[in-house]
Amino acid sequence: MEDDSIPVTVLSGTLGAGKTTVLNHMLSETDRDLAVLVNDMGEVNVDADRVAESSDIADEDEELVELSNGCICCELRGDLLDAIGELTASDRAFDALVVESTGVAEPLPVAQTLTLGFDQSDLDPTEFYEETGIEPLEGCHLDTTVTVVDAHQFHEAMQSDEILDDDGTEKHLGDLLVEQVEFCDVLLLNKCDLVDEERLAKIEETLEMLQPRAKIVRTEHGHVDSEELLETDRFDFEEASQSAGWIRELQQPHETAEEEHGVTSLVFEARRPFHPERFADLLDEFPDNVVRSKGHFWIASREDDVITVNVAGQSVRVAPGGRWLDALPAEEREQQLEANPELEAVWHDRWGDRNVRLVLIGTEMDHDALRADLADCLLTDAELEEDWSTYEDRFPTFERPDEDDEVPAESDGDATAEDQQEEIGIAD
Ligand SMILES: Nc1nc2c(ncn2[C@@H]2O[C@H](COP(=O)(O)OP(=O)(O)OP(=O)(O)O)[C@@H](O)[C@H]2O)c(=O)[nH]1
Repeated sequence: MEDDSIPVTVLSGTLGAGKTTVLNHMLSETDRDLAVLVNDMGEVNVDADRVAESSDIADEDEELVELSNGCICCELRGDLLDAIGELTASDRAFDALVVESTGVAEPLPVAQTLTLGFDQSDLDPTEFYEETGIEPLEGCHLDTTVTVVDAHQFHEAMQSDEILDDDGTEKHLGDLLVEQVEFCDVLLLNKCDLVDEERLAKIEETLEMLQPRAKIVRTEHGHVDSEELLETDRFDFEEASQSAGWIRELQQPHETAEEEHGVTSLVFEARRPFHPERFADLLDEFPDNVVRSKGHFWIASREDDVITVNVAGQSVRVAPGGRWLDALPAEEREQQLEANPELEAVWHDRWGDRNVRLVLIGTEMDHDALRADLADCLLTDAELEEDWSTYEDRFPTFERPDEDDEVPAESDGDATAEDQQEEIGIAD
């Protein structure tokens, strides 16, 4: 990184978590000259006088940039880069930039925009530049992503049915909270004044399990040492994308020891399919103490398809995960096996690579009971010999590539797995 490249800190966090409070505290406390870019759907509460005081920029209108007609994780991605480009292109003297996202913004697309937009990424930028018409910026880099968590509302938010609208995209509050926690470098556990020590320790344990890489800092009224958030050099796109706790648990399956406050994870694996009705029933009634689950599964009614599951709080979503290699034309299967020789070792004589693999993270989970509930959803020995096509399958139907198109569904350009991700209230 060039020495004079300006470090950018992005603040995320659900509505009312305390982002603005943190930002105002930073402005009053830091010796650095900060520029601030606020993406707010409503009124901007950042104290413009404080921005002016903390910055050498003469015109206070210009060091506090507001983007208020949309969200920087969606349609304002280009505006975000334009605004930063204008700030950095001028002679204004500031040595760090703080971007405050809206309470509904997902940090990953914001970080992706900034990383690609700052021309510092190993990611393939072609599609991004074509789609946005954006020229990469020089002179700044994404340095730290921060998620502010409201300790007082944490458990309620995880259990909440509340649906948020982010420019037409609906999201569960718990789902958004998990995304914000799973993608960040620093977690500010704010509003600690409203929560007792026992509860704080439990929330911290949950946050550590969801996001082992982030530094957790407890705060009251946003009082944090700004140096924890500015020019920390903590951000790394690949690391941040791979740092969620569920990824670690799936990669190194192990039963976690009971933590002091009951936060544990378990990995469930099987080499036979779920019965589509029984597994749909279980997802309908998924236990509340499972705060996070990810993985893939095989259902008896769909021989060819991998389906992925994504549970965050009260949100349960399924999406297409491509095809089992065993269901691919022979030539392509051989190519894939050559490229992934480790699959040979787990190849099943009858089922090929078909399998079930789920990670569950939660508080006070009864592992034996959960394993038994999941095992009850698998086909019995007798059912394995039945005609599976007669089973009722309430899972969503996913668009598939043409039969002679040999590309797995998950990499199909017309219907990506993400586009097809469906929230399931299967019983409805
Ligand atoms: N008790 C308590 N209240 C806090 C704390 N931090 C912030 N608040 C209050 O919580 C409310 C929301 O804080 P903001 O800083 O506006 O939260 P925000 O995340 O910027 O909110 P949005 O911009 O609406 O997403 C305000 O009334 C703050 O005064 C804290 O640590 N303890």
